[in-house]
Amino acid sequence: MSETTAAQPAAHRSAAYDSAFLRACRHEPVPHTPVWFMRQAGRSLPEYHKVREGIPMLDSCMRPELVKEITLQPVRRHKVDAAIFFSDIVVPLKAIGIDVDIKAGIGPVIADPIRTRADLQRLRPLEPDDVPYVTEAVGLLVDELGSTPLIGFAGAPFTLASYLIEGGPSKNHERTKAMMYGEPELWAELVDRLAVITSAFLKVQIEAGASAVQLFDSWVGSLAPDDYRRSVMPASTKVFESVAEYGVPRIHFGVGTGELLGLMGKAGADVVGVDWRVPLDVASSRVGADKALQGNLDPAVLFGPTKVVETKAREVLHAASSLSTSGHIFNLGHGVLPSMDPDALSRLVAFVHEASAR
Ligand SMILES: Cc1c2[nH]c(c1CCC(=O)O)Cc1[nH]c(c(CCC(=O)O)c1C)Cc1[nH]c(c(CCC(=O)O)c1C)Cc1[nH]c(c(C)c1CCC(=O)O)C2
Repeated sequence: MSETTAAQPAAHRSAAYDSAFLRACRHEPVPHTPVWFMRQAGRSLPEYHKVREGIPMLDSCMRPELVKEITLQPVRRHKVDAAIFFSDIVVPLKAIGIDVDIKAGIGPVIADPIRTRADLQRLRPLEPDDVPYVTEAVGLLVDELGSTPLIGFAGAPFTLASYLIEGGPSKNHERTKAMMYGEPELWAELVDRLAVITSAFLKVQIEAGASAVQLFDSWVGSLAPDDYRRSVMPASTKVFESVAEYGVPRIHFGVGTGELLGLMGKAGADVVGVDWRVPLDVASSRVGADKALQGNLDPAVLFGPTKVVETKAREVLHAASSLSTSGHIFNLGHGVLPSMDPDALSRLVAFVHEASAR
């Protein structure tokens, strides 16, 4: 290893630097496997429903005190090893003037989808001044969290492009693929502009004190590897490179990405998130021993009896323990579902800590 005493980015000196989560991201020994859950903040928690009452989703993301409270709720309740910033992947789009709303039970809906070259003009770069509430909320959180790391995040270019082109959630991403295959130059410019916006959104969070970032490419699993390599990877790589200088761990995740894991790692991730369809030892052989892995219990297992949850969680830990890499962060293979019993999640955290104690 090179010297570690030379000038280091601020994040390296944060109070969370020696947390189990950040140590695992760096492949360093940990006292126990760290655990957090994608979508841990939100609708599975009664205390979330209480504080969100009457406040539209995207409005709630612009209120720093509320964001702080919602982000902290799962940390207090479940004793997870990391907090994830409460926001949404469409927040930076809204901040540059895109008319987007989040409809309950549906997801992001775009009033005027982006489909032509003229539409691209609406995707201007994001400035820190467009999201002062993000800087403020991250600052409040980092003060309050102390040695617990805060994960910042953003949507990756492909997943954002899909919402923008389709106008909302999509099963088959027809219009998205029509542009990708039919108008490759327009597509390339679109995902490049999204890479610029996403990079700026991540930088705002890191500069305000986030000690890791996750790039969600939730729907990129709909692509074959060659199409990913040609049409998506350059934009995602640009995002990862833009934040490399900070030295904070960069996590990359998408659903159904078993065949893309190697490429997603190569795009520039330090940690690759794995859904439940690929065992972690197999995933590791695809991404290589230099990357840490995050995952990957099937979220639906949480609806089963505690004994089964524990057996399945132990299988995840076992697959991870046989890796040539030491870095494992326990998570679900996708987000917490609104109907999940929060007590089952708290029990799972305690179980993972106990079963992995070294
Ligand atoms: C694809 C995606 C979106 N948003 C996000 C992704 C990537 C993660 C993934 O793959 O699940 C990211 C996201 N959205 C939210 C978070 C908060 C932090 C956390 O993980 O706890 C995060 C990390 C809050 C939210 N984002 C949203 C909610 C629910 C809104 C509400 O409470 O009314 C929350 C808590 C809304 C949202 N926003 C989006 C969807 C599909 C939905 C759900 C719509 C629904 O079923 O009602 C887009």
